Amino acid sequence: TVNKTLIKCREIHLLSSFQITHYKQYPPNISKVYSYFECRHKKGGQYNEVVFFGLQYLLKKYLAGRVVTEEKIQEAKVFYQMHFKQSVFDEEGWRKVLEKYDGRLPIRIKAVPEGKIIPRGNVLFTVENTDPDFFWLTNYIETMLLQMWYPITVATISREFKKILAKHLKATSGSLEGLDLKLHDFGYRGVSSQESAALGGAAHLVNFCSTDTVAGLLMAQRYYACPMAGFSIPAAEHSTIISWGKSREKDAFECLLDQFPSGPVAVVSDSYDIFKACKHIWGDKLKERVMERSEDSALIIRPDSGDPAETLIEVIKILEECFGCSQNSVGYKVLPSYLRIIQGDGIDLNSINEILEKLSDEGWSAENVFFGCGSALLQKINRDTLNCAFKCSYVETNGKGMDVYKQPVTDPSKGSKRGRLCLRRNSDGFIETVERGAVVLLRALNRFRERKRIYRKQTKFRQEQN
Ligand SMILES: O=C1OCCC/C1=C\Nc1ccccc1
Repeated sequence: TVNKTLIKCREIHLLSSFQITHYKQYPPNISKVYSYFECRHKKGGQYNEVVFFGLQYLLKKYLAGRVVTEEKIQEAKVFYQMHFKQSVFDEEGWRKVLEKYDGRLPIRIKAVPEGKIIPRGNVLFTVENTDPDFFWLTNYIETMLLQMWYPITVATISREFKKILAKHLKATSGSLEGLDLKLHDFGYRGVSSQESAALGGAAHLVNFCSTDTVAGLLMAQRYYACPMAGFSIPAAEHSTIISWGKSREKDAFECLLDQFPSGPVAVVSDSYDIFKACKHIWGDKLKERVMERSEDSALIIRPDSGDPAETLIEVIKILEECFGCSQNSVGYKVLPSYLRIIQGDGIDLNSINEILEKLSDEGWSAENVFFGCGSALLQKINRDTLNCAFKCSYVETNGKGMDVYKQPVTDPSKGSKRGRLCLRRNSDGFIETVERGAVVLLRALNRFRERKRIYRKQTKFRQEQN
């Protein structure tokens, strides 16, 4: 089913215009361009580990299969004649892909497994042409492959949230139970496109299984063969509360309880006054209705305005007055199991830590709260957040290999790796990148050692025989 639903892309030229002209700029008799993708290391930067995610989607959607057709070549030829006002488009080059490979791209991409956590500054994938005629193809797909910055960055940010939540949940409850439901993706409406929602939404689901970004679930289903990668619950929005009118907020709340008697239900309660809503509606008029709900059918109250930490503390104190609380095994206070809070406003990596610090300072366990995160998770990021770069590190010209690199005197941190690259775990167990094709030497050395070992064994065996 995965293949049937894979929607092929129409264009072959998903690139920046100048790349069209690059085939004319490489040295004569070049036969291979070998490039790599990394999240460049930044001294004292944040996020010293990245989560690799998204490549399967981009490959299946844009690069796999017969992506070149005569029609697309004709279209591109006309398009670039108009765009450059001269004929620079490599019609012959593309026709050769069509004739020699039936439109499939002669490219080899080696990558780390998706979901893997890699320290910054390591090679994450390499790209090279497998046929000397198509040296220009490697960097032709650079632009599209560099867009890997987005799913990688979302998956990495989402994991940073998970580290913070794990720290506080462990410290204030003694367990990590329920961690993967603690951060809910609220970001669908705040991203720039359906595709970003799909990629970013799926990237969050690498770390959590709590989302409202349906596009991400579909991505996981269609490109990662995951039938249901995340969950949600019935929840109110302001329109379903205020449509009852200001004088009937209690009726609006009661409707949620009536309509969703079993399973958790989340009710945004700040339309007029979150504190009065908690004290006089949830804690008084509807108190019995709330208390009769079971642990797996909790009412989840959602504040949605004000300073997140201050509002949360004041709300949880009101709920303690009305419903009481208990102490957990590590001495932190927990609201009754039928009552929880979700904070979906103003959440980012800084505020979530601040909120959880303040809650634990006041003796409250992180078990009491869930978080929703929107643009800080899916949108408030860019390619520089993790310094994602795609650079050429090795070429073959006149049949000879050469390590290449950039080393700008004006910014050494923009220096690139050189030679063919290999990611490995060193003898101390740390992941590292072996540069300059040294891995080729390592392999030759290991092969030599292996042959020597076998030779010794055979000799010993023959001696024993005689
Ligand atoms: O309150 C909730 O409880 C948990 C389920 C989701 C939920 C709210 N969702 C949402 C989505 C997009 C923007 C804002 C909220």
